[in-house]
Order: sequence, then structure tokens, then C-alpha cells
Amino acid sequence: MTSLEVLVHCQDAARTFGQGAAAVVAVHGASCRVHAGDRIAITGPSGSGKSTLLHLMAGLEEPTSGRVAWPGLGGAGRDALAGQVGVVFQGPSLIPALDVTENAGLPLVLAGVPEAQAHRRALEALGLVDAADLADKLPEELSGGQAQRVAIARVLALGPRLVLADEPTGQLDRATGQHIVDVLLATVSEVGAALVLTTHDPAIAQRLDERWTMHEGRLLAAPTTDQHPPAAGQEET
Ligand SMILES: Nc1ncnc2c1ncn2[C@@H]1O[C@H](COP(=O)(O)OP(=O)(O)OP(=O)(O)O)[C@@H](O)[C@H]1O
Repeated sequence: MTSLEVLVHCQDAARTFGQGAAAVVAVHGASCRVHAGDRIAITGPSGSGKSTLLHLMAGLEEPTSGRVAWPGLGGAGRDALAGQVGVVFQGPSLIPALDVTENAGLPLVLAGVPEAQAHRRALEALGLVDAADLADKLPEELSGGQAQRVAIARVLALGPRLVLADEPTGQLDRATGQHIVDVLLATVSEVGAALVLTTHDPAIAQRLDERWTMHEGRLLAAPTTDQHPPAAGQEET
């Protein structure tokens, strides 16, 4: 369910990599808002700027011009985001030497949560993604889909208000990918977080309530007002 609380607000946010003749404008001034409870898919061809926009929303990249703010997450600065924004990456992202529970609890430990508490919250999050039986395994013992469920648990353990998933199904077969989207949709609802997910796969994009499109660094079809976005299938043209 969406609300009018704005978690992320991009105002003409642009990101250029490199300088001079070698400069690449990954994102031209993008303006958009993500509200509490939103479930948004960002689609677009390879190199169209989806990951870069997601990284701007996560505070992992700074805009080279324009502004990104997180009014519903404590303000304008990236420092306020710790624990409130979780990112699920496309590829393998688990630490090989740590078991599944240690991986899922690592961000909490790094944030200063006592180890016993981090362990308990990691186990709870693994339960949410139906991976409690994997708790003692090492990443090398997991399938791609299992590893991605653990990566989702690692984000959920933080108790985030916003989950940003960058091609979370990109390295999985279609059926496993659909299952991972099921898990993401169910768990963000359960913990009350908003979800923004990038994907090449139209079948996956259809599963979310809203679809935004990127083309050559430009964000198309992203509502920029505080109004509720139109329901799926009724987008403005
Ligand atoms: N760190 C970087 N340094 C230089 N160029 C970059 C960097 N990150 C992205 N780019 C460039 O910015 C453009 C947009 O890349 P981005 O990864 O955001 O696109 P994408 O739509 O997510 O692509 P894909 O679907 O293949 O992941 C590309 O031309 C890419 O090469």
C-alpha cells in the first residue's frame, strides 16, 4: 500500500562518470519520488542508467548535479540512511568465509549491534525468506537462488524502510527469478518497506505496482508530484 510519505526525492539528479571527451552521462537530470509502501520496477536496456539511479537513491553515489534527499528517512544527508535503506545486488555478494547467519547479521554487527542480538535478528530474517535451514551453511554450498534469498535476509535484518534491488534476478533462471521476486514482494510487505527493483525482464516488472523506464540515461514515466501514482495499467501518456 502506498502512502504520501516521501522516502526518496530526486530533483534533477544527474550522474556523470569521467571527464572531458571520456565523460559518460549515466543519468541525466532525473526527478522522481518514492513513497512509503511503493513497489516500483525500473526497466530499460543495458547501460540506460538503472543501476546508477538506484545507487543515487541508495546514497551510494552522489549526484554530479541536482539533488537527492530522503525526507521520510530523517533528512537530506546520506548519513541518516544507515539501516533504513538496504540494497540487494545482482551478483554474489556474500562473504565466503562467513556462514549464512554470520553473513545475514554482518551489517548489524558493523552498525554496532551486539553479536547475540545480531545473530537473533539474522535468524529471524532468514526465517522470513524461508532460509532458516541454510543457517549454518557456507556461501559456496548455496545455489544462486538460495544465495540471493540470504542476501535479501541480510537486508531485511536491518529493518529497512526502503529496499533497493539491483537486478536481483539477473543471474538466475526465470523460475528461480520469479521465486525471488515472490520472496521480495512478500517480505517487504511483511516488514512494511518500499521496494524499488531494476530488471530487464518485463514479466518481472509486471509483478510490481508501478513501472518506470530508463532510456539512454533519461528517466521516463516517473511521477514527480506528491500525488499517488496512477494504478498499474492506467499510466498517463
Ligand atoms: N563507475 C562507473 N564508471 C564509468 N562509467 C560508468 C560507471 N558506472 C556506470 N557507468 C556507465 O554509465 C552508463 C549507465 O550504467 P548503468 O550501470 O547505470 O546502466 P544499467 O541500465 O544499470 O545497465 P545494466 O542493465 O547493464 O546493469 C553506462 O554507459 C556505464 O558504462
